[in-house]
Order: sequence, then structure tokens, then C-alpha cells
Amino acid sequence: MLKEVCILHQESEIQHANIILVGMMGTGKTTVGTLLAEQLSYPLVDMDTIIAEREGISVQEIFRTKGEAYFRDLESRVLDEMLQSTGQVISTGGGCVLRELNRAIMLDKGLVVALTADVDHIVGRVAGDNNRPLLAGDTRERVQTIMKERKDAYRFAHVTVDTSLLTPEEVVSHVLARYRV
Ligand SMILES: Nc1ncnc2c1ncn2[C@@H]1O[C@H](COP(=O)(O)OP(=O)(O)OP(=O)(O)O)[C@@H](O)[C@H]1O
Ligand SMILES: O=C(O)C1=C[C@@H](O)[C@@H](O)[C@H](O)C1
Ligand SMILES: [Mg+2]
Repeated sequence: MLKEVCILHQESEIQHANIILVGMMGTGKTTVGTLLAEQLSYPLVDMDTIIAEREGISVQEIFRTKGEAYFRDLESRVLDEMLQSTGQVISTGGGCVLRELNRAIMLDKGLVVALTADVDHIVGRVAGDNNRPLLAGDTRERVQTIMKERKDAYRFAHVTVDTSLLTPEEVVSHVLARYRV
């Protein structure tokens, strides 16, 4: 049987204020977010980029010098701030979904799209990129462990798109089909 690549969890008739992409590292949030923003002529808000700019160091360095708890607090504050505006594509960090309060405000402030991919595709996409502190070491083992820990973390989204066998452009089409302006 063919696996469904796009699953709609919650239909909504209301207009969506923003498009908010969530998902594991390497599922394509930044890539797809960039394309969506171009197509809609919306600004792209990439949370990891904003956090790094504000701190003046990379996400990797924030984790190393200030710790994950510091990063998570900052991430929640930046998310809340960004979601005061509308008409944006927001590409969140992979762990932004871990806090209940973050999940609640995202659902309230936009169409939340969870991007997923299987382990092999994620490993293939992130291999050789050292900018993801949580994947340091044996990449495949780290991806498998985090995916297990976050098994249900992305299920709150309005829509889930499995990007494993889709091009970024195809993912964009699935997202736009669900987006109401
Ligand atoms: N649908 C896709 N098919 C093939 N390659 C893809 C796809 N989406 C993204 N990629 C590639 O995978 C890599 C990771 O993508 P991207 O940086 O967009 O992921 P991310 O979800 O933003 O990760 P992170 O949470 O770490 O920021 C990039 O090299 C990108 O070109
Ligand atoms: O999945 C995660 O917990 C993370 C994903 C990245 O986007 C960054 O936000 C950071 O590396 C943590
Ligand atoms: Mg990204």
C-alpha cells in the first residue's frame, strides 16, 4: 500500500496568520521555509538564525558555552516575540516543540506543519554538516535516539508531510494546499 505523504490532523476554516514549520533536524524546515517565503512574498523567520544573530555566536557555540537550558529559554522568548506578527513563514528549531507552551502558541498563531523524514534520509541530508550540536558523534545513532525520544513530539501539528521521497518544491505544494489566507 502507498504510504500517505501528507496527513491532515485538524481541518480549520479560519485564516492562518503564519505558516510555522516544525520537525526533526534535516527534515527541510529551512529549505522549504525559504521556498514558501519566496512564493508567498512573506519574510522567512528562521529561529536558529535569529537566535544566533542575537547572541552573536552560532547555535553550536551557545550550546557549548551557555548550555541547552539557556538556549531553550531564549528559543521560547524568540518564538513568542515572532508570533506577535502575522504573514510570515517561521522555520523553527528542531527542539522548539518540546515545551507545551511553545506548542500551544504555535497552534494558536498559524498553520503548523510538521515535516518528517525517515532515518536514512535525515542521515544522508545532515552528514558532513557540523552545525548541529545534538548530532555530534555517531550521526546515525544520534538521529535514531532523538527520533525515539521525540516519537510523539511533532504530532500536535495541523498537518504532517513526510518529505523522505519529495523534493522541497513538492513539499511546498502540499503545504500551500492546506494554507488559508
Ligand atoms: N525534500 C528534500 N529532499 C532532499 N534534500 C532536502 C530536502 N529538504 C531539505 N534537503 C536538504 O537537507 C539538508 C537539511 O535541510 P534543512 O537545513 O532545510 O533542514 P532543517 O529542518 O532546517 O534542519 P535544522 O533543524 O537542523 O535546522 C539541506 O542540505 C537541504 O538541502
Ligand atoms: O532538534 C534540536 O533540538 C535542535 C535543532 C536545531 O534546529 C537547533 O535549534 C539546535 O541545534 C537544537
Ligand atoms: Mg533549519
